[in-house]
Amino acid sequence: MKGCFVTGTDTEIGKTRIAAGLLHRTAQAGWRVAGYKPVASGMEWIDGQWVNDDVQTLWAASSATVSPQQVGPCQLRQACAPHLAARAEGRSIDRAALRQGALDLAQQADWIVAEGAGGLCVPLGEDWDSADLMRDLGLPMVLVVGLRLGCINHAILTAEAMAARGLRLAAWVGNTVDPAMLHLSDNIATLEHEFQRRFRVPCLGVVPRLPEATAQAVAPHLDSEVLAGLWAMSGLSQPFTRTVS
Ligand SMILES: Nc1ncnc2c1ncn2[C@@H]1O[C@H](COP(=O)(O)OP(=O)(O)OP(=O)(O)O)[C@@H](O)[C@H]1O
Ligand SMILES: C[C@H](N)[C@H](N)CCCCCC(=O)O
Ligand SMILES: [Mg+2]
Repeated sequence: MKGCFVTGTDTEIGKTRIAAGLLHRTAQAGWRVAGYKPVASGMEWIDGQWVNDDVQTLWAASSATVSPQQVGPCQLRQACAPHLAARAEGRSIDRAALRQGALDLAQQADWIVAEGAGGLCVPLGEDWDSADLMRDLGLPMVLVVGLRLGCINHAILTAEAMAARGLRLAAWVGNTVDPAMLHLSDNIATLEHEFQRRFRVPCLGVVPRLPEATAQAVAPHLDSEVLAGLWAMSGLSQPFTRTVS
């Protein structure tokens, strides 16, 4: 299985937007890509069906021929911690099925971008959590840091927990959650310094607050060299020269 797994310093900090940007850039390079949201909580009734926004966004940014159900095999109604959303429906989350879902998707795509629910240690069952799922998939990790006060500590704690859980952190991305954050650029410089000093991990980009955070708008903010390193680390060789619009 080739791809990466996107996690974040918290929920609602831009993981889906960054994952979609990554899919878009990789599809532009000519690869067949697919998003994967193994566990999604929070659905809305739109045009006669229940949908999850993350699954729809990742599916729309996929260039491989895959279905929304393949992108989101476990979609839960309530917008809350996934194990509680599952409990509310009298279900449990099937760990083996999530791994199999990724393997099946990887048969149809050159590269997959998986996205967790919330942050690194969100429980998915009585005795396992999101970090276990990330281990099951074995993909290099991308950490999205939601740029707002408190994020330096959250970022370092998450990266330390990844190392403790045997996860390989490949890159981090700063996403501007609070554009009015005091000393925004100094905070970014501090994150760059700390990720380099403590973990030797590069910055894959800093995304500003955008009028519309579409995959197309996010994609140019990703650093080409670091992205090429991520592709190489995850098993993709040279990108195709053929471009897909
Ligand atoms: N750079 C940005 N500029 C403008 N809006 C953004 C940006 N990044 C994220 N947003 C908006 O912030 C909200 C949360 O982003 P997103 O859904 O990607 O978060 P998430 O981390 O994936 O959340 P979840 O934990 O629910 O999966 C969305 O409405 C999204 O459009
Ligand atoms: C509903 C929300 N947007 C996410 N899909 C799930 C976030 C779970 C967070 C759980 C927690 O850390 O307390
Ligand atoms: Mg999301």
